[in-house]
Amino acid sequence: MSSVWSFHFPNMFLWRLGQGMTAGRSLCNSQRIFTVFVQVSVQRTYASKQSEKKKARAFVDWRRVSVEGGKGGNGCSAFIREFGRPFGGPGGGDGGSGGNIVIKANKRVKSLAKVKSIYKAENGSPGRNNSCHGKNASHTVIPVPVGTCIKENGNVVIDLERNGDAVVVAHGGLGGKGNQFFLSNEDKAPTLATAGESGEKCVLDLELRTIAHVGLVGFPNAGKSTLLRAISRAQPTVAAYPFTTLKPHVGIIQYEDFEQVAVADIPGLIRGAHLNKGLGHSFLRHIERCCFLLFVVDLSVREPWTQVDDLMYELEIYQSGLSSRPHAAVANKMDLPGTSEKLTLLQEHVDMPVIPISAKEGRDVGMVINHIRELYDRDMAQVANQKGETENQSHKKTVLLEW
Ligand SMILES: Nc1nc2c(ncn2[C@@H]2O[C@H](COP(=O)(O)OP(=O)(O)OP(=O)(O)O)[C@@H](O)[C@H]2O)c(=O)[nH]1
Repeated sequence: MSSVWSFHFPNMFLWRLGQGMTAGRSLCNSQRIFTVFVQVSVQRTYASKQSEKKKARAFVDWRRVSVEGGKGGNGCSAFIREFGRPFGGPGGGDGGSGGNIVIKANKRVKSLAKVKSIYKAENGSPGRNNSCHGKNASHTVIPVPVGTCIKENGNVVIDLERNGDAVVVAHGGLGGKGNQFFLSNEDKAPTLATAGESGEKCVLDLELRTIAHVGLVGFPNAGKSTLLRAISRAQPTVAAYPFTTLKPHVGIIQYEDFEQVAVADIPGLIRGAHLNKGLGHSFLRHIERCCFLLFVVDLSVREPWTQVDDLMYELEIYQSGLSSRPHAAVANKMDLPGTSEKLTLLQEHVDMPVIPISAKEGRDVGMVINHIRELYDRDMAQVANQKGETENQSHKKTVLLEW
């Protein structure tokens, strides 16, 4: 009911206002123009708020899907009856196979928002007379972001780590046999034809292991969204109240060599997040899925270095080793008075590179972009080394590229 109200309220209100005003014949032209102006501007504000809400809802990093392969087509029971062949024997064709359900990593896909909750592949076509076999159904491909982990009953089935990795999660059923198949010396005119098999069925959890290369981590109001806006074309909402960001926003930095690095603005952390306070575990779950972290520190508070200590503590308690992911601190709000002294103290206190910036004014954000690239290149080199080692150890291929 409330959603109906909220949807109709501006229109109804303005319509009534207009009615009331037009009812009085004394309404002059300028008043009418004013009414129309107010009506249009209120509707625009309302529409933009709705689209912002939609944008905020767009990022999805977990989905439960039910998948079912297509059923095989039934075999056909028929006899060949042609001119000159009045008893041509059995001629019922086999049914076609049902389609498979394939999950494929695609680097253009950034979230699981468009993954539906139920997938059913196409059924195979039934066999026909004159020995015509039914057509095999085409496969259903579900595109997911690179880094999607597929789980069944809590157990990891596979990790789609590279662009183009694909796996068949539900095979389609085989087509039934036509009566032609059962022709033998004992039975010259079989009437038996079998039905197509049902496709495989299962329920899977899709989880994004990596939502971005870099995660912007910080307390509410530290300026994470402002920083993301300054370094990418993402448009997260910026406001002077805590918890403006409730879901991660991912922005892409494109470098001159066309390399793209994804940066996630993660909702603000508060003390006690590991006890599920504030946005708690959902927040920490997102951090877990970033390759490296940038701690955004608000220099306008009294002792900004305590923010870094608290962040590190919360991460380590939630998952040991999380705080030792490659990281750096971004000291934000350098445009405010008295921040230079705090910056010096922060640099003395923390044991990591500190990049002083003003995200609001766009001052020195280039340094952040360069630092992100450094971390990214280092990480890529490490991943390449690890891949080489594991490929030497085993040649087992878990990802099915043919289906
Ligand atoms: N003076 C100054 N203000 C800033 C700067 N960066 C951000 N702000 C302000 O700080 C407030 C909070 O900024 P956000 O970017 O929404 O902060 P956030 O960390 O994303 O906040 P949450 O969404 O609550 O996690 C806004 O009023 C910004 O205008 C800066 O460099 N200088």
